[in-house]
Amino acid sequence: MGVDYTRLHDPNAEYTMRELSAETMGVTRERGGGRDVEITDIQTTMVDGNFPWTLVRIYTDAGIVGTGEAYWGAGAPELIERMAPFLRGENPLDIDRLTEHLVQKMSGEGSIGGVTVTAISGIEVALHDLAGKILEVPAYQLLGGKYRDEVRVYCDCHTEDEADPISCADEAERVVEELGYDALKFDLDVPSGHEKDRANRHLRKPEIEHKASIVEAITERVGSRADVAFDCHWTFSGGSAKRLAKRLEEYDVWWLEDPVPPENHDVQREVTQSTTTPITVGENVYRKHGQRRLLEEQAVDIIAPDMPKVGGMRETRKIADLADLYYVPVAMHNVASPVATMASAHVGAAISNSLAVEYHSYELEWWSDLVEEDVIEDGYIEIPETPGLGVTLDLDTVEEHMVEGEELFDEM
Ligand SMILES: O=C(O)[C@H](O)[C@@H](O)[C@H](O)[C@H](O)CO
Repeated sequence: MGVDYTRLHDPNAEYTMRELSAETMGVTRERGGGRDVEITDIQTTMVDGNFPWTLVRIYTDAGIVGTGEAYWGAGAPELIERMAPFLRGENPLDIDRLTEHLVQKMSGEGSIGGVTVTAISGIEVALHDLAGKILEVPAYQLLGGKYRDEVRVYCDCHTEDEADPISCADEAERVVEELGYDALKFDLDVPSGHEKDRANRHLRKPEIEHKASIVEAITERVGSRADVAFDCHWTFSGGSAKRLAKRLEEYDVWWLEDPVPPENHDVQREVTQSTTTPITVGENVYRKHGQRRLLEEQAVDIIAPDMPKVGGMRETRKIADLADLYYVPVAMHNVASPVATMASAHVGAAISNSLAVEYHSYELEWWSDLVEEDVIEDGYIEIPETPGLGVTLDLDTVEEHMVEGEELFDEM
């Protein structure tokens, strides 16, 4: 028998003055029309995909179940279990209040960032699925309606030899020709063989030239058929990032992502403003508060929130609205299963400034088997018109690929 996380003591959560439960707020009026629904239970199952995805299910007394997903990694299942008592008995239609309720309740445990926000995000996505099913509308409708029927997807690509420009260009061509994508991303923080020290963030001239040769090989090969972005995973110093971005200005780079570490927005702003190469940042900052300075100080050209990590679907919508004040497009970072990928696509449909949603699992042949519906086709996600997210978990596939020691959700 493991720890019962619902019983962890937290004086902050118990005595907090700002209390947003239905009971304290006096949200008790009958709504009618099948909308008087109560949450009865929340469960998670972790699936061993190319990342360990946390799938979330919220059960109700109406027999309707909502499915969501939190960004991958350890800790989210425990935190979701921890938060379940704050949700039981609540009406799942109050998505905004319930999310704010959890943020407030978990503030002592750290709800401004990290896995607490990720866990809340997974619940928030499941609430959208649930609310859509209760109201019999697709989730995008809850976010304000549609700008587009289909959302563009970009494919994160890998090769056997990521440091070899020809191998990268061959793979880019294969993904465009055989898999039908017209938008790609490759890693640029690959060792070139010219490094003297892998820790100090400094790029030597031959390293920059090696990166330029990868960018040149790929963009020359597929540039007329696809947009290509390049990811640096928070690796370089401000000075090195500036030199790299300047060197890449002559190529048709869709964007250069995370060239510097995510914490210091002053450095980020300087890098972005020093170059015409578009700079994208965002997957490592949490909630709208985390993204605010990046936008207000024009430290990004494109913002890349990860929906099931940053706070969920409404939070991503709010970030997109903030971005739009600065005319900044949104390219949603995404390494999720089909559940959160589809949820991100609903957000992409509902915001004006959607550029694309990432797909990070093209090497995992059972990714699409996890749900009954088709999700990505020819590099696009068509937004379903069925209630909620419009994806149905294939529980046999979930069971087959569960992380060892995990239990499958209850059917109903
Ligand atoms: O932009 C991306 O696709 C990401 O940076 C991934 O490459 C990371 O590996 C992942 O997000 C780590 O969790």
